[in-house]
Amino acid sequence: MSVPADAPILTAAAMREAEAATARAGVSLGDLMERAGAAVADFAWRMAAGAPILILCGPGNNGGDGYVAARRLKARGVAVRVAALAPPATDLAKAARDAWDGPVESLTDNIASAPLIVDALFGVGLTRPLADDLSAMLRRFSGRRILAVDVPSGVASDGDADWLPPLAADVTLALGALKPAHVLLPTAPACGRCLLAPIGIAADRHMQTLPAPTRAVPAPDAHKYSRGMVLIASGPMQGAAALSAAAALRAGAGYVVLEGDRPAPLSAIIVEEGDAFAKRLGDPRVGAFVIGPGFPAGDALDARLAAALASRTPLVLDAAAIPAALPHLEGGDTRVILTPHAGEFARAFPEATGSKIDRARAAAAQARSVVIYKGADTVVAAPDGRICAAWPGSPWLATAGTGDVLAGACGAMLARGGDPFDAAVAAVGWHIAQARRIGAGLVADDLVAAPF
Ligand SMILES: NC(=O)C1=CN([C@@H]2O[C@H](COP(=O)(O)OP(=O)(O)OC[C@H]3O[C@@H](n4cnc5c(N)ncnc54)[C@H](OP(=O)(O)O)[C@@H]3O)[C@@H](O)[C@H]2O)[C@@H](O)CC1
Ligand SMILES: Nc1ncnc2c1ncn2[C@@H]1O[C@H](COP(=O)(O)OP(=O)(O)O)[C@@H](O)[C@H]1O
Ligand SMILES: [K+]
Repeated sequence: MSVPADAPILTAAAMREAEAATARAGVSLGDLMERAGAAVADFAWRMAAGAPILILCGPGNNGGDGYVAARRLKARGVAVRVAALAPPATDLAKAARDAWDGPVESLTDNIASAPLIVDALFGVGLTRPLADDLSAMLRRFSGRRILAVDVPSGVASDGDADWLPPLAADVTLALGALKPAHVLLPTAPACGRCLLAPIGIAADRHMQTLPAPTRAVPAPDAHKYSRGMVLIASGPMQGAAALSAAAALRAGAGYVVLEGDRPAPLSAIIVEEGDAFAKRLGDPRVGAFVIGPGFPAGDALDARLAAALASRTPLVLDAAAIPAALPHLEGGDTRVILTPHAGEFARAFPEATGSKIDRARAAAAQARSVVIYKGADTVVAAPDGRICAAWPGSPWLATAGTGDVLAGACGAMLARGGDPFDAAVAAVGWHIAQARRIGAGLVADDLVAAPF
C-alpha cells in the first residue's frame, strides 16, 4: 500500500471546480477524459503484460474513461473486452462509447473473466452504496489483478462514508488528484498501490499527502540554542516524558530540559525539578513546551498549563493536556500543536462531523491550533484549512509510547520557529521515516535510539 508523496488531494466538489477552471483555460472535458483514458490504458498495458484485459464500464464518466482506455488498448493490439453495467448516461461517456468499435458485453453473473480487470464502474460520482447483487457479482472477480480507475468502485471518494468496495484494487490510478478515500481508513487499504495521473488539472495544494522527509541541516553558525530549546513537563509517569525528551533531541532540538528527578535516557538531556524547571518557562530561548505525555488530568497539569499559557510559550499538547487547555486556546495567540489519538479527539471535539479530514479541519479551526489527528491514517490540519494526510504510516507504530515520541518530535520542530503546521508535518514525517527505517518489531525506545 502506498500513495505518492507530496501529491494534491481534492474532494469531488473541488475536483469539479478544478475541472471547470481547466475548461476555462481551454482544455475541454473531452480532452481530460482522453488523457485519463490514455493513462489507464498505459498502466493496464503494463500490468497485463500481454494477458487479456476485461474493462468494466459504469454509466458515468468513470465508465467513459474505461471506453477510452479500451479503444487505446485495442489500437496497441491488446486482447481487450468491455462489459457495461448500464448504457452511458453522460454526453462524454456516450461519445467515448461511440468511439469504441468493439463489442460491449452486459455485465452479468455469467460473464467470462480475464487476468486483468479494469474497474471503471464508478468514480467520484457515486452517491449511494452499491446494491448487494452488484457487490456480489463484482466479488466474483476477486483474486484477479484489479486496476481501479480513479477510485475502487463503491467507495465514497470524499471519505465521509465507510462503504467498502466489493473489489479491492491492486493498483488505483487517481485522476487529476488523489481523493480523501485514498488516504483515509477504512478505504485506503482497498486502493492498494495508489498512483497519480496528473492529466493537466490545476489542483491546488490546500490538501496534500506527506512530503518526502528531509533532514534539516543546521546552519553553519548554529549553536545549541538556535537549533531550538524544548521543555518537557513530567507528571507521575516519568517514562513517557523521558521518551518525549529523547525524541526532541533526536529530532533536532539543540537543548532539552526534562522535568523530573530520575536520570534521563540520554545524558545530554538536562533534568530539573521544582522551581528550577518552573523558572525555565520565563526563558525567552525556550521554543516549545511539551506537556501531556504521562501526565493525567489534575491540579498539577492545570498549574503547568496556566504558567505556560501565560508565558505564551509555543505548546505541544498531548493526551489530558488537550481538553485541559482547549478553553484557553480560542484566542489563537499562541503557536500550538495538539496531538490527539482517536479517543482523545472524540472527547475533545465531540461536535466535529464528516470525514476524518473534515473533523481534523473543524478541530483546528475551533482550537485555533494545528491538530495532528493520529492513527494509521494520521491527518494534520491547520486552522486556515490546510491538510496533510500521512497515509500509509508504519503499522509498527501501533505500540505504547510512540505517541510520546511524536509529541517530543513536534517540540523539536516547533522550537525551530516558523509555521506550526510545517513543524507538525515535519514531525509526522520524521516519526514515520524512523519507524520505516527500524521496521518489524520496533518499540518506542528504538525510535529515539539512533539518529536519523
Ligand atoms: N474530474 C475530472 O477532471 C475528470 C473526471 N473523469 C472521470 O469522471 C469520473 C466522475 O464521473 P461522473 O461524475 O460522471 O460519475 P461516476 O463516478 O462515473 O458515476 C456516476 C454515475 O453512477 C450512477 N450511480 C451513482 N451511485 C450509484 C450506485 N450506488 N449504484 C448505481 N449507480 C450509481 C449515477 O447515477 P445516478 O446517481 O444519477 O442515479 C451516474 O450515472 C471520475 O471519477 C473520473 O473517472 C475523467 O473522465 C476526466 C477528468
Ligand atoms: N496502525 C498504525 N499505523 C500507523 N501508525 C500508527 C498505527 N497505530 C498507531 N500509530 C501511530 O502511533 C502513535 C501512537 O500514539 P498514541 O496512541 O498516543 O500512543 P501512546 O499514548 O502509547 O504514546 C501515533 O503517532 C499514531 O499515529
Ligand atoms: K472505479
